[in-house]
Amino acid sequence: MAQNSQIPQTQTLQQQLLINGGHTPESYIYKGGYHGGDSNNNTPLPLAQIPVLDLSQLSSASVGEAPLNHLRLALSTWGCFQATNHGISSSFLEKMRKISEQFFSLPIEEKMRYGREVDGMEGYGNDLIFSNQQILDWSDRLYLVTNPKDERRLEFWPLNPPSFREDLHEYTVKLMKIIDTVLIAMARSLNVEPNSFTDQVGKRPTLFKRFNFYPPCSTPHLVLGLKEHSDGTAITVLLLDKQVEGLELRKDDQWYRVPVPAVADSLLIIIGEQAEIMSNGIFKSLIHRAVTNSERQRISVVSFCCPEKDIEIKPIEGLIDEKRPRLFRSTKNYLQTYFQNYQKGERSVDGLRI
Ligand SMILES: O=C(O)CCC(=O)C(=O)O
Ligand SMILES: [Fe+2]
Repeated sequence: MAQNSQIPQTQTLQQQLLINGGHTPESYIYKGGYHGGDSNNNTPLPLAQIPVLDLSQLSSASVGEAPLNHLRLALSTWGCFQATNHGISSSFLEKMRKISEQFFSLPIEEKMRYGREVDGMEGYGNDLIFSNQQILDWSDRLYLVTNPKDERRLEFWPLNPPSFREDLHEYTVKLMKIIDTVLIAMARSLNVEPNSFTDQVGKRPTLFKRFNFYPPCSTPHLVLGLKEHSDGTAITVLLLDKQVEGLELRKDDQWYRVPVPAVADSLLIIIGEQAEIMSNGIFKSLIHRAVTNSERQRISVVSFCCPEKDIEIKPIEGLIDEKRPRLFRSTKNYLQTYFQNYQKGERSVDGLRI
């Protein structure tokens, strides 16, 4: 694997900042700034008016047409929605934010006990570096497989704070239920068999957890916390920082800021590239990025639901007809190439278009 000319493969941003006296290291800089293509660099972006949907309503067997229509509209225009009444208490969400912050506040030596391996994704640290040209993201992260339970690699699961493992387990169990509910509602909203998405996701989907930590940056306009991307998932569940903004999303070629705090302890549910394929392009995978600021650190807790890697992912039969021909080829093991494409600024889903 090639190394970026300035940064050793597993050096974290935090370590880089220590070495560099807090100055922005070269490898993170977008020449000309990341707003390169935007016309108005100085005006703040508009706030996103993301649709808000009540998940308890969507999960009811007798759900009416109106909520399903709202869901379909949200996912085919925005590619995301804010889920309220999802069954996770606000105190539990607060606990997840708290333990994330406690972990990232540990001394670097302690976090490095869970450091990722040179060629590995899982664990604490930076993202993999695939080439000398790669512009690095202004973030360190903790990346863990949390489902299926027998695929967990506990050596990467922090023992500090002491409740971390138990809380993460509990969060995973709760999320798996939410994801199931959303996938079934997605199918109903399209008038296809309720199990159309869950069948392709499989009985043992992988749930990856990514705890993102974005330290303040003295030159926020020159770096990105996370580069522009859509997720390689079926769907993603995002728990945002309660106080610090930083997520931006694109809709119809316009970028928007995602406001915080989120409405009524909602979780942001995002369509990933694999659900775009399954829906034959009706649902749009959300293009988004994270920006930083010069004053405050920011944390997000992201849950990525990915189909079993041996299941064939393809447009649902009932969504293909003469008016809407099949838009994507079938695929498997999506993540095999996803991360490399991400780092090159390419979208895997685009390579599967017919
Ligand atoms: O930090 C955020 O708000 C976005 C995180 C994200 O997009 C990701 O981890 O894929
Ligand atoms: Fe993302």
